Amino acid sequence: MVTIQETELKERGLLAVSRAKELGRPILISEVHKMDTINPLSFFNIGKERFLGERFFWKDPTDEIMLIGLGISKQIQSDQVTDRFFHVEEEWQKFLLESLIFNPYPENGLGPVMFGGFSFDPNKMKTDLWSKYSDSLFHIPKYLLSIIKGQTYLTTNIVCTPHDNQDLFIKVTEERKRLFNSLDQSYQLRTVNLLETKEVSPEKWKKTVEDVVQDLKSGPLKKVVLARELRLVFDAPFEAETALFNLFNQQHESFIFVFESNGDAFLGASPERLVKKQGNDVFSTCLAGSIPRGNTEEEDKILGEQLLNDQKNLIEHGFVVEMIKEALEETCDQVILPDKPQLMKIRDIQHLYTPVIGKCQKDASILLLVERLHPTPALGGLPKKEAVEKIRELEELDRGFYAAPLGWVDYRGNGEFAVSIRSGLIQGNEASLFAGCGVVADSNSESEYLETGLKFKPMQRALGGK
Ligand SMILES: C=C(O[C@H]1C=CC=C(C(=O)O)[C@@H]1O)C(=O)O
Ligand SMILES: [Mg+2]
Repeated sequence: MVTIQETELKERGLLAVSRAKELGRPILISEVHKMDTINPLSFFNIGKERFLGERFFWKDPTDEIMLIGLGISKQIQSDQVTDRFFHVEEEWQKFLLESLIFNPYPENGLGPVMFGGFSFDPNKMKTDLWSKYSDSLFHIPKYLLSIIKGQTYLTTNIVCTPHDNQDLFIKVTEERKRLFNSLDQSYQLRTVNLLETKEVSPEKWKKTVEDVVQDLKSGPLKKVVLARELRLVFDAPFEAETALFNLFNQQHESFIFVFESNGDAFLGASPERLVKKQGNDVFSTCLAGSIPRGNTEEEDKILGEQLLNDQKNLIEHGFVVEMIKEALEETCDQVILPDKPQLMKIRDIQHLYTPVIGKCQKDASILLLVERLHPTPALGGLPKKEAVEKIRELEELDRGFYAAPLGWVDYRGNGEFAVSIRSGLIQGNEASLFAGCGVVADSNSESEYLETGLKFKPMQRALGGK
């Protein structure tokens, strides 16, 4: 049973309205309640009727934090190219200014939280594929379910204007009641059939890899990550709930995310953290270098050993370590990392993995860290600027939000961003899936092609393919 003291919101609401009147502008009121356990997928699903296209879902690999947002109380969006991270930070701080926050709990991910992300490269010409996503796009939800270390909380965010009165809060409490009443209804996932899987220009893609290898051999470029696309066609609209249910059950050891915008849904299961910030503690991940999983335990171990000792993959990985270490040293007093990579094994693939931790300076916001880090050479290349230019020039794909920072920030400045790989964009009856690989001077186009094939698998499986 879920009980929320409703007179409370009405009383607090009137306080907020009088503050809005005083200031002559809208202000946010946010309140947090502790709840009994709620299934995160059910909460996402009940938003379907009222909040379709305005939902998000986030889960980290360890299940420490799950965030499910319904509705939009405020949107921060822009196609601005210069200072886009700073611009979002500024709007976020402006939105929080003078807000009334009723949150007695110390946990991260409660109260006002913005969720969203950035496109990979705002200088790349946008195609229709990503028309529903601005280059910077964040949502502060109306209702946020936060499951933090197994405890469940609900945040209600309301933006009230000087013209509002008690009616607004009566409406919200009724809407909230209706939402929770529908939680008990069982939810049927719709079955949809995959009609066709189209590979977008695989031969041309391999040729581009070969051309880039030639470039890399003559320098100064050291690494360029090249991505390709699969286009799936279904016999009916593929619902985000079904894809989420599958990802949640099939790829539980990854970050699971869904970010809806205007009817489209960007979602995926990424193994790669870009950055997490908790107070002054900063965590990042170097993930690059790949090999398949074995069919038996023995074969899997042999493949893992092979990866740990493979020169091409160690070089590919080393560039990422070098850059992340440097980027964090600009904002952190201490940066600690092991001197050798270890293995990260996920369902379809194993990677070279180096965790990095640091203590950042007081004034470093998580978005500043994102700016310094994005794109790491696991997604862009090295040197950063030249590699991104190469991708802009040669890649036929509109990456949109693929391979870019996606995550959340709370009002206390804590948050986490993953790199949105192993992902796809669902648009009604169709979906685009994306996968890329680190091309270095030693790369072979056929093996890079096969490696991207492995990286499509989690999304293909979640969407009912192989
Ligand atoms: C760019 C992707 O993966 C990156 C992350 C891990 C391993 C990678 C690799 O070995 O090439 C990639 O750098 C992707 O999955 O689309
Ligand atoms: Mg690779």
